[in-house]
Amino acid sequence: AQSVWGYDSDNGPDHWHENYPMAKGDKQSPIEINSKDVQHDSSLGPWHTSYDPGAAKTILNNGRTCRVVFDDTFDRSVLRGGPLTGAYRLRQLHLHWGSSDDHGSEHVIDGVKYAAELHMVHWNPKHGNFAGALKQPDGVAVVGIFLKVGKTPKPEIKRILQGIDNIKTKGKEAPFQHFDPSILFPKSRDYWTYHGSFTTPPCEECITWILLREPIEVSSDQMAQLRSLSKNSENEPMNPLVDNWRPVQPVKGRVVRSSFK
Ligand SMILES: N/C(=N\S(N)(=O)=O)N1CCCC1
Ligand SMILES: [Zn+2]
Repeated sequence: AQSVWGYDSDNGPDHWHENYPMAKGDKQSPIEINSKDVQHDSSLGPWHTSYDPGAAKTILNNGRTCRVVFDDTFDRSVLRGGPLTGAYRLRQLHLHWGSSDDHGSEHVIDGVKYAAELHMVHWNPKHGNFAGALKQPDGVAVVGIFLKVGKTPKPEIKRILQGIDNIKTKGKEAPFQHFDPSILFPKSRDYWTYHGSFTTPPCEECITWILLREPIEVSSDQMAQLRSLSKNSENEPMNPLVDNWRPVQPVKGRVVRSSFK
């Protein structure tokens, strides 16, 4: 149906507010981060994860991204510390990427767009369930990792790309088990944090963003593999799943804090 949101000219980010009014809110994501406006906050401690590899379940192509889902029925894989109070449960991870290596990330850092951006979505169990957490300003925490095309790709990213081979078309889902996503983290734990929203409709403003300063490296071939996913199902023409990123949104006076100087 045409009304379903997407990233094309007739249903893309400029149209989302027509069906999802929150998309025009004052705390939308992504944003551009300008280092000159960032405030170092010495009270921002380190963030920590404790992920159970056994919580990983499946990898899915939903026609808009590729997503790995985890068992979040109890505190099995959690994120804590940094700007957060309490333990947030890992629910899923997914990516946003471009049609070429020079763009694709959602957040932009001092004018730099990375080839892709990986999001690890966690929710605060004090709000009962994920749906309840979406209605709260402290409901969700997303760790964002930038993917940069380089000559020494991070070997661990291969695991995600192997999974991608089994979900080439929309609606395909495959087992994806025994996976600890913390292997994807860069060396440095430095991060920026600010309050924002989901970058897809309904764009609820329930997210504490934790964006890692150090990108991880991927190869151009690995990016090409990501772009070989199709937006369409297997009995429809191949339509490359690319440019599934939302443009930066107004900062509206929000302050981005950093854990580093
Ligand atoms: N937009 C989203 N995450 S994101 N791109 O804001 O991290 N999600 C929508 C449903 C669950 C995650
Ligand atoms: Zn995302």
